[in-house]
Amino acid sequence: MKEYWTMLASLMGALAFLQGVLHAVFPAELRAALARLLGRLTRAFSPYCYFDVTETDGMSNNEIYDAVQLYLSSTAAPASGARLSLTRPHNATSFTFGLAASDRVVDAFRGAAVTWEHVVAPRQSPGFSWRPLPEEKRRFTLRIRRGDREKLLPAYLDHILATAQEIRRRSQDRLLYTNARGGAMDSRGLPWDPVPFKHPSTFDTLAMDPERKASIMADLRDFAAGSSFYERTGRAWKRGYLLYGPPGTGKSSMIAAMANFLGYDVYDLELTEVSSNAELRKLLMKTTSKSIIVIEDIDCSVDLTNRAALPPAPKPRPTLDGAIDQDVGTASGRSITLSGLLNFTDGLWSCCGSERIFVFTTNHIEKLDPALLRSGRMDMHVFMSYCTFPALKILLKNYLCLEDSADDGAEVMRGLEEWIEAAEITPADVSEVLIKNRRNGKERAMEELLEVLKARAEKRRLDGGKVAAAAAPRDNDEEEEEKRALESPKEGKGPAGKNSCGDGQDEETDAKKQL
Ligand SMILES: Nc1ncnc2c1ncn2[C@@H]1O[C@H](COP(=O)(O)OP(=O)(O)OP(=O)(O)O)[C@@H](O)[C@H]1O
Ligand SMILES: [Mg+2]
Repeated sequence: MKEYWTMLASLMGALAFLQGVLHAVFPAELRAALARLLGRLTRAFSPYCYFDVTETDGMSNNEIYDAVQLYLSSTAAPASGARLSLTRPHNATSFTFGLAASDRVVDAFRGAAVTWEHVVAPRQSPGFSWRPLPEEKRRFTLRIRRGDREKLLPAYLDHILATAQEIRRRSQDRLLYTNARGGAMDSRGLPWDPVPFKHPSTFDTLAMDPERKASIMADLRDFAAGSSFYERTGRAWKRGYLLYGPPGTGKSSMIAAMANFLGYDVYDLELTEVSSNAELRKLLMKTTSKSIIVIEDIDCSVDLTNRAALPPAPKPRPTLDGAIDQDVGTASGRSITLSGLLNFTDGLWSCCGSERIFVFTTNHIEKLDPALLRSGRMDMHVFMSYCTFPALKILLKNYLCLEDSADDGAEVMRGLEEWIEAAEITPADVSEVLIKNRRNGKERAMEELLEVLKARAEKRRLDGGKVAAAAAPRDNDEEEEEKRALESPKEGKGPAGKNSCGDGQDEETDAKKQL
């Protein structure tokens, strides 16, 4: 075997020498023809096979060339000394590295090594063309062992195309879509308005217990990588999260962190702008996969109460997909109902498109209809709690750059640990105190925070457990009231479906009665 390789090497050397001699003696055309012939001979004896991916495919750009370029820029290891070209595509948030002319990279797939070479040659006699052609011809040449051919092709190319698509998506700006135009479509027939989504919240900056955070991240990771799982089990590739907890505990921040973590776009569905279940379906059908569909303050968004004012409704009947139709009895069905919403998340309509996450948020889980909470509807219920000590440490790190291991203010730190639970303070309030005091030095800011915690805990103690418990929701209600007044100034806009949070308690009772 060794002799074979030595012979092959000598043959190659001789051929190269012959090529040099020919170069000196023969005209260019003849030389080119001979070079092609020699190339063919060399390849016939080679243990490798070669595949060219040219930059253009006839008149149009070759999609595979672009994909290979993107793929190699991020995954394969350039040979030492390789030159990389640096680009930033339009509307992209990050740079990409490309392989410069004549450089090679090595990659591996299913245990087989492959080599890519970027070949750039001057274009000869361009001839006639309808459009200006680049002065150079570029191509990637893939070299794989003959024996690996079956194993690698076409799976390796599929893998490259999929990876490149994912890289392209991740390097683009995230988009936040809103349906603030009501049901009206834009000139392209889309009901959603996109704006660039640049929310800085990430799972690193999110203050919550590390174990719970890790379990949510693992769940999201499994979901994103679960294509074959969902296919095998016959489930729609979607997941529902219900985030609940007092205002200012990080529900919206968690949604932004999820979007940044997965690289998904966000559809912020304003239910108060949707006038019927049919419109809701249209909106759903116009969402893309790899997205998070958010309904904030769900307890304020779906109005079930109007049914109470209507004549006694017939019994709820199961719909095609098993959801209970609670639409019955609403005024001519021209409104958003719980059943419409459940179909949207859970029923047949939820399967339009794939890889989508639904997130509902509420400050009052107890006000939610049990139909929305039953198992299988929302896969994960996440309680966003008042600030705990582990969460506080994350906030101290974010705002004061205070590392976990630091000795700064060890005494104050112990005090914070002691008082944080008793103070029942939200991460938003802690953040406020830290922002206000961030110029006064770490220790001063922590001392100030400790004072606030003690004062709050003391107030709660004086109010007495019962009064404090009663007061807390009222505070929340007031905050919500304010928020709603700001968000939806169009009061009395319509019957069901329009935001009518004003009297949450009564609505809840009415809704439950009706069910
Ligand atoms: N868990 C948290 N981690 C980090 N920052 C937080 C957290 N909770 C709140 N904050 C800070 O408080 C601000 C308000 O938080 P956020 O809007 O996420 O709360 P929310 O739970 O959605 O409140 P609401 O119920 O009123 O919508 C955020 O901009 C963020 O700076
Ligand atoms: Mg919020």
